[in-house]
Amino acid sequence: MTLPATRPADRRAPTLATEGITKTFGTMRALDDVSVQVGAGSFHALLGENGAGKSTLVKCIMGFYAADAGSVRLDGARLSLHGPREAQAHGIGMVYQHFTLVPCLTAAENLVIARSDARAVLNWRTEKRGLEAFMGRMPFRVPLERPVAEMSAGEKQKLEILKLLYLDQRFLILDEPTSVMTPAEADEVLSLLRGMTERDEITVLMISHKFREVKAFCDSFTVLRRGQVTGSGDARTTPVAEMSRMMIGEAELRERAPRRAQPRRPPRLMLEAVGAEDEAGRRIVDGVSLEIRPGEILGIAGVSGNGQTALVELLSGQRPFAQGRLRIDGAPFTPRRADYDRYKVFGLPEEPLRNAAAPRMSVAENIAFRTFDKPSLAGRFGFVSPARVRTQGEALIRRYNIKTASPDAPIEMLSGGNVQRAVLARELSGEVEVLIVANPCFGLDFASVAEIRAQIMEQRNRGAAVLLLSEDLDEILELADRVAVMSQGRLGPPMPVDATSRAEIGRQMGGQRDAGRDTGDEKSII
Ligand SMILES: Nc1ncnc2c1ncn2[C@@H]1O[C@H](COP(=O)(O)OP(=O)(O)OP(=O)(O)O)[C@@H](O)[C@H]1O
Repeated sequence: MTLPATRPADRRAPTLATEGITKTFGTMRALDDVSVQVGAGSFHALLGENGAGKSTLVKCIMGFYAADAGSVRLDGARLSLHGPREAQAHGIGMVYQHFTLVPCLTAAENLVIARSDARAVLNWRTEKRGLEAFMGRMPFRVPLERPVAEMSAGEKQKLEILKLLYLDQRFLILDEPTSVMTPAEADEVLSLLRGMTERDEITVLMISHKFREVKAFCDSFTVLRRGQVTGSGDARTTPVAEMSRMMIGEAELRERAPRRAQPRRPPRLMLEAVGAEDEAGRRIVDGVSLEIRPGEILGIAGVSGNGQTALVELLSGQRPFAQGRLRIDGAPFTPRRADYDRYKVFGLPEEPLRNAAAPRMSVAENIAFRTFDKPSLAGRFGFVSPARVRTQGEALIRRYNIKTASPDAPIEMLSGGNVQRAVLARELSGEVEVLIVANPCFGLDFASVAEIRAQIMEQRNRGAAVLLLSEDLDEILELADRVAVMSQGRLGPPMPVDATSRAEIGRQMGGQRDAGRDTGDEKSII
């Protein structure tokens, strides 16, 4: 695709450098003398395992945090920013892991209100003309008239990036931008951004855990490990093995757990025509039936926003049933704590900090949630024993390699990947008969991904019935015994993974999508 130049000649891609940045939180040194150089027009990857300090570094650049020492230079000039508004004024913008859009407003309205010069009374016709002209110059589009609430996650993420370009930001920081996109969307957006860097229109600093994307789109990289720079170089010529060594040192990677043959037994978890409705009464889960045997992983593939979240909410008791019922080993199962305990049902929902943790409580307390009233953690007179909670916490923190300053630190202080490990430690530490997991490796570094996938496979090999919902097709193909595709709230027929192919699953995902809301006007402007 040939693109018109999008900027006047005086607005060129800047260089950005951090010099000796140090940042501590209490006793935790999150960044230690970190110097990173991002050249003008470069597409630079910031790599590092969970908790390495990547988010802290970009928050120091954006002015969210004041560094204890060190400085940030933009085109050689020292910056002292006190927050994202000031960063924006210097042309530095960031796309976060969470969305910052207003759901009830359209894409166009979101773009206009993001401008600091947006006035209370807008001439909407003039604004629209301006937006159309802007979109005409943009390499990728979103439907501007559609409310954000009705957009797929991938479209929202595209809109977040467009917002930065609309605000004329020239240094873009992207924090794992593709984690909510389909592989095709990710390639589209990254290659178009890459085109803009090659034309010297923008400079990009991207946090990523995906080597494939780094190798395909980035030209340079820096690796952080435990708050220090352990390497940097040319992303196109440095082998992946060399980058991963910089990330995790000489530590051994967890081997992929083998899939052990299981005797064929009667189904353990059964969903019988279950359904759910959204607040407006629309069917978002529509007659889903499935059976999972002990020692089997059933994968549910699909593009996000097709009812997977609501299905998990049904199974975890967070959403009422509009129809259908659940059974475990033939007996009725109601998703509430007593039945979870009785049938040994455990789960790892999406966004565990929001959905499966008490953010202000300590890591040890969060790990103890499932067992706090059990004899093992009860002290005198049946009260919870803080000492036992702490001891159990410490043991699981070691076993699951959770990086935290202390078992007493609030869990919200942990990096995303470590919150995930803590919740998984809690959910997998008991005897598990049924395991329900949704996007378990979202945002995790490759060492943690290997670890967590191995844990899930081990539970299957021990005889648990596992329901795995994932937007990552590679994950499903690696772990699942059978796979079914969810689209518009309905579930397709489960197929043995060995008897299907990525193309076939993709066809079902895409084919069913064609009938839905994610097509057609995706390229329309207003
Ligand atoms: N506000 C905070 N208070 C205390 N500790 C913090 C805070 N923010 C981060 N940390 C700690 O600093 C370290 C670096 O965290 P950071 O979030 O920068 O890592 P990351 O490389 O972005 O990880 P991930 O890939 O999991 O997002 C972690 O050990 C984390 O627990």
